[in-house]
Amino acid sequence: MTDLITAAQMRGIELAAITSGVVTGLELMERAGRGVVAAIFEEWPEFAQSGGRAVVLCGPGNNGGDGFVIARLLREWGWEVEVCLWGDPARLPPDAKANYERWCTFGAVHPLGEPVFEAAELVVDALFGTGLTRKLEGLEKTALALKGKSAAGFPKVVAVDVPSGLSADSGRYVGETDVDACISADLTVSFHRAKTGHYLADGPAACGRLVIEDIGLDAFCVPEEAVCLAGPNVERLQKRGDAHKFSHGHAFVLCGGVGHGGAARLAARGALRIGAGLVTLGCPPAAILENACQLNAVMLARVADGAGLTEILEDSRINALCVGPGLGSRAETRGLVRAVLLARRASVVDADGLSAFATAPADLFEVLHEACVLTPHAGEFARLFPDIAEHLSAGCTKVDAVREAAARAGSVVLLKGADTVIATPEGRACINAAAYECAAPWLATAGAGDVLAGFITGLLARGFAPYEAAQTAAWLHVDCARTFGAGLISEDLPEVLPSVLRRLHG
Ligand SMILES: NC(=O)C1=CN([C@@H]2O[C@H](COP(=O)(O)OP(=O)(O)OC[C@H]3O[C@@H](n4cnc5c(N)ncnc54)[C@H](O)[C@@H]3O)[C@@H](O)[C@H]2O)[C@@H](O)CC1
Ligand SMILES: [K+]
Repeated sequence: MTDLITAAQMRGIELAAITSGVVTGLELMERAGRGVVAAIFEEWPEFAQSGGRAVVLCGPGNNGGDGFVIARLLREWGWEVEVCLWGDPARLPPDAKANYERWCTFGAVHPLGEPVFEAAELVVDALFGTGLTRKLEGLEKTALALKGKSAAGFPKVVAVDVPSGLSADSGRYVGETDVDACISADLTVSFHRAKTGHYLADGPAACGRLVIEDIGLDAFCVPEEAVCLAGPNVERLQKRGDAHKFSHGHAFVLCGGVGHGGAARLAARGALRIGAGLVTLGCPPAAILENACQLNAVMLARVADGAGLTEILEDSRINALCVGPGLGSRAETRGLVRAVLLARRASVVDADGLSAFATAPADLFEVLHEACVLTPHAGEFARLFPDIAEHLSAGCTKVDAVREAAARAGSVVLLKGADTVIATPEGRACINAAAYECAAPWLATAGAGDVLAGFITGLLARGFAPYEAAQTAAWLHVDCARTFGAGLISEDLPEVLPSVLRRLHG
């Protein structure tokens, strides 16, 4: 599983390496610069053969130091290189200053903003990296100059560590920096491990492509509280040859009233396809006929109200519940959610099941327990956790926000998005990023969230722990969308799952 770290964790790892005496800061900077040049040539092999003209923009910290190394190495490869510096060379930190002075023996350093090559093939953004702490001002001119690409797509823009202006932690532009004034890269080259900001919020769009270069820090371990990229538990997804339907659990999905059953039917279909042994849809008596007309393998049960549900749940074989998709804002909704949660089974609370508590979130938290998964989208999240949503808008990372929400709820929380974040009350967290080579733009379609809720419920029925179920389901959900591709609608997601599972199981 790929670990992601924060800027502070990266500084800790770097410091541990330097104080151990195995490597100097100067050597790490050299490796970083070398890594960037190698990644550039890997991305555009023609650059290694022909040389060209490059502009390297260096900032006032060690990110700028990497820039001076890159300038020197490109020059060694026969490139004509112009270097610009933002700030006062006398105030550069020691390693950056050493590389600045080394570069000065080869060429000039222009103040940023001075005219440089009109037609460069390559621009290296080494202005700010993990040390950016406040809103960037004055970058506008530089960034705007970079926006004008030729018809052939030049100059290619390479960001060192992170595109300047973007927070390496939150993936958002620091201090409400004007997005249009920031640098968007074609390629971002970072070091040791990807940072959370490369995968959250605006990170993927700003980074272009992301390459992580090894700079020899593997002996200095990743901190325990590192976040990882979500991945499926492939082994647990397999079904044993001697199993029968009851060994894969019984999922129960609650359904809305007449004419509102689509969402719950999608969830039920998802739960069945992902391998729950049995799936039952519980609907109000008036909606039985509608649902009976549309379901075959999914069974049906009448659920008039919370009391009726409690009675059904006396059957202890029902081991996973899904409440919320299409449930509507009926007066009984809260009662149904309470009945589900008081049954103390593994449960997914989604959509209307969450919104029903918008005016009294504490009533929901009171009955939630550790076998639950909440699956809000951003709006539902803000209704349940208004103060945490405010922190999020103020620049807190989505990972920290979801961790805080999970701790408050005492349940796993999955906050949806192209950068879905899943966290446990104890602080484990992962990001399921539909970004870079895993981008899934067709997943933004009505009902996709209902299928996700169903996938999680099905895995809970199969005995997956809540965090593992959420992570595996979120990953499969994106992979189904990518496998289907253009034209995807929600109904396709469960239907494409078998081919995804077959591929996973090789
Ligand atoms: N951590 C590591 O292990 C390594 C770090 N390296 C490089 O070092 C970078 C981090 O270096 P630094 O910590 O010096 O940070 P940066 O180089 O990102 O920037 C820090 C400087 O920018 C100033 N600054 C911050 N926000 C500003 C703003 N809005 N406007 C104007 N000035 C602002 C700070 O006062 C400081 O002078 C990494 O991104 C990476 O490129 C590499 O050399 C290799 C190893
Ligand atoms: K940068």
